[in-house]
Amino acid sequence: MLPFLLVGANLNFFCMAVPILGLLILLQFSWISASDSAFIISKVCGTEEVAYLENLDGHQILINKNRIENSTLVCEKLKFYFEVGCFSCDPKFGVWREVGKSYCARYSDFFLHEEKIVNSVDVHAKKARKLLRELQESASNNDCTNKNSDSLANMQSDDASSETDDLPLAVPGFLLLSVGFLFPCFRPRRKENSPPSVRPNQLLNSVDSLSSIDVSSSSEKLPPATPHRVPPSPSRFAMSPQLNRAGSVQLTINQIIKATHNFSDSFKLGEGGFGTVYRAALPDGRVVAVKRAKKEIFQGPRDEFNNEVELLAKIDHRSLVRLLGYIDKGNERILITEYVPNGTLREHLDGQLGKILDFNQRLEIAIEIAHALTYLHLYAEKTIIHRDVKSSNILLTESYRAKVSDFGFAKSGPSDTEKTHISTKVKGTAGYLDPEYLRTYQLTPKSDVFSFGILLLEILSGRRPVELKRNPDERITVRWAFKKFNEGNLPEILDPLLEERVDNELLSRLLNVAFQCAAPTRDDRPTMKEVGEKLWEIRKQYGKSLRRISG
Ligand SMILES: Nc1ncnc2c1ncn2[C@@H]1O[C@H](COP(=O)(O)OP(=O)(O)OP(=O)(O)O)[C@@H](O)[C@H]1O
Repeated sequence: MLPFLLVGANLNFFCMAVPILGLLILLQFSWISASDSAFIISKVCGTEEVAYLENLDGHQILINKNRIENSTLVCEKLKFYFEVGCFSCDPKFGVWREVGKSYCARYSDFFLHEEKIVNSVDVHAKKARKLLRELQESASNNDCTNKNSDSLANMQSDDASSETDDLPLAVPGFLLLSVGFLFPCFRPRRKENSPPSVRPNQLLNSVDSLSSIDVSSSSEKLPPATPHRVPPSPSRFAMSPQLNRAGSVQLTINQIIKATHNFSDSFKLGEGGFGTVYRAALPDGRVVAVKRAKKEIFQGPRDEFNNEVELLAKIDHRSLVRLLGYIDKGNERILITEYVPNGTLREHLDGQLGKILDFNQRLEIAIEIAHALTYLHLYAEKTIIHRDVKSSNILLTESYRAKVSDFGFAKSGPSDTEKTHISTKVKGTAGYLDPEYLRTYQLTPKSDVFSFGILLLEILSGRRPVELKRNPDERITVRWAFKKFNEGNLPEILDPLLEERVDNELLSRLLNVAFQCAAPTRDDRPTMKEVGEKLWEIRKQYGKSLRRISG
């Protein structure tokens, strides 16, 4: 009876017969229905279906068919949906705005001036919306066709100014999730010789290989399952035995200034969400990396800095960038870490640094990352979830060993052994973000597993998680690869820059691992330890095949 039934049992039929229709329903289709007793209006925003229901008993807002008692939460969500443009091309935009105004009196000003506010959301969020529209448009023509073409034009002109697809975004989480749900219909066709890996309806993905994001906004949904850990004070770090470990450095700010020639551009290694990274030569001849927080970070909460210091201080693994010291004084927050001289994995995949990584190197790098993450999940003092596993956070040594860096978003796992997850704000990078975490705010080590799956596909194909300049059906790498996989076109998935031929069975095993990791539900993903073991087995097989060829 209720149109909620639209998204339901018959999804498979949609998948087989009219997939685009399925997409429309999941993404943007909005409907309105009225009966004698009830007025209902509903809209799907990301994975959340928000419905306004008015009947003789009064009115209520339902999210995913559940009545939410907490009106503050409901209103914040509604406001959030507006802010990120979910309703912006809905024919019932005005009705939704009225709902917002009358239901959420405290935000009546917001809904009154919604257009204005939406337009003043920072440029990053605008780009995020455009990205979403672009991707939506690539999947289907929806009720926003005209608007979308405008957006697309804008998007393309934005793109022109930036040759890479790496837009610096602060993207609201549900946008990314929306894209994850662009493709609800993945169903692997069983192939001979390919071990069953992904169950029907399992493979989703999220979007672009963008910069790290912090999706905090008003959408913080659940109270933390564990009490918030108070970031330790810097003085506690200073006493941390780990920071006094072999190789650590104790530098004053003046020494840092001297070593970086007053943070000279010629010593700059790169720039990220946290700040700028410099190369610095110490008086004892050692070269280190100096990560200097930018002003916004410095003036903002100390979380990211404290987080990174606290977690880095605890870890010691050859495939994880080592913290050597830090400064938190006056106007400066600086991390001093091991210097990793050979650029990022993404730069290598792009061929920016000359030599193209061969297959063996890629396999080794994947294994090293898997081991580093296993260490974080299982063997560090406490479970640590990295939350920002991506190719630009993998640094390479001169001998092409991988080192996982950037612990700004890392988080300790649940301290209570009974708990499987922690409930927390969504942070990470679009394209690598675990859709289940985005939906539920529940973070587990399996979120890193998801990101690793996307990264493994990137390593094999050379493609970023999302490549907007490609044809619509190729833009989402995991979707494109999965289709090719099902069609049996495995070699087409492989990076064309790779010169060697790779055995189909080997490639199939690797792709299986990647798809398993990228399963939409965490229970269907292997642990990082299992992933490491599988990759190790594959490497053994690869070694044997090489020996056969050379022998
Ligand atoms: N320890 C290091 N050794 C050598 N180069 C480094 C080191 N750490 C960072 N870099 C360089 O600095 C760049 C910026 O690093 P940073 O970790 O701050 O940001 P990011 O991961 O690229 O972006 P985001 O913070 O948005 O995730 C890296 O891409 C890399 O080129």
